[in-house]
Amino acid sequence: MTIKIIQGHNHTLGASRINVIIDVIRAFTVAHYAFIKGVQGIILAGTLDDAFRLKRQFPEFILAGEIQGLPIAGFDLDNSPVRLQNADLRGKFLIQKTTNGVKATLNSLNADHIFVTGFTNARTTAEFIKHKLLREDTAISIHLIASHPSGDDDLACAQYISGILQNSNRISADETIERIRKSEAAKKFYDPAKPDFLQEDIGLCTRELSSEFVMKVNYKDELPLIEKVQVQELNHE
Ligand SMILES: O=C(O)[C@H](CS(=O)(=O)O)OP(=O)(O)O
Ligand SMILES: [Mg+2]
Repeated sequence: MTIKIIQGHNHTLGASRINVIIDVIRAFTVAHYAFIKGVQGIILAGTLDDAFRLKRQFPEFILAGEIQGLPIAGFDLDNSPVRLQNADLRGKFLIQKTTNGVKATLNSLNADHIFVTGFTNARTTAEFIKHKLLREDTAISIHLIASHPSGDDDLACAQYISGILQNSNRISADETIERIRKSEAAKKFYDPAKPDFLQEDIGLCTRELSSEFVMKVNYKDELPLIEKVQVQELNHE
């Protein structure tokens, strides 16, 4: 097994068997809570124009995301996992447009298996890869893509996942949480001069949840779509 950690969202990667794109603050934490709240799928939009074009094509889909962390005029949801809790998302599809996580994913589609995760689902995702995919192929290549170009939140989570994959416990969950809280990306959430950023978001981003699914990127009508896949189902792929 070869594990390579890449930081940023503008990369060009060679082919690999597995890509895991990590966005703790906040895109894939939002995605995880959205699936828990009953979302059916999340289509990824690389630009604002793409997002609005998709909305015209699928008017019933929900626009979610941010620019510079802030809500986007004309969008239904921003990028806050706390504010997401008030939305009724059962059976719905989201169109997600964010700065780091979504962009990094759209630049990481050259793999047989593509997963996205925040910290909330990191252990489930890593355990799934270890027990279901590594078992079949020991010479496997894995890219762990920490989507924030410089923040330590996604990098810490990538190292946490890497440790689980290699049974090394290189970094504990508590250390990972500590690094997420102290990361550059988290700073504005603790700044009283920036009330748009809720400190409680970081609370939700640093909670390990025991969900029985991973978030896997597939395609819907040639559009990259994150789907919730029960851990047992992937066993049969
Ligand atoms: O909204 C977020 O948390 C970030 C934007 S920024 O880095 O805080 O400006 O987007 P994401 O794609 O979720 O990292
Ligand atoms: Mg981020």
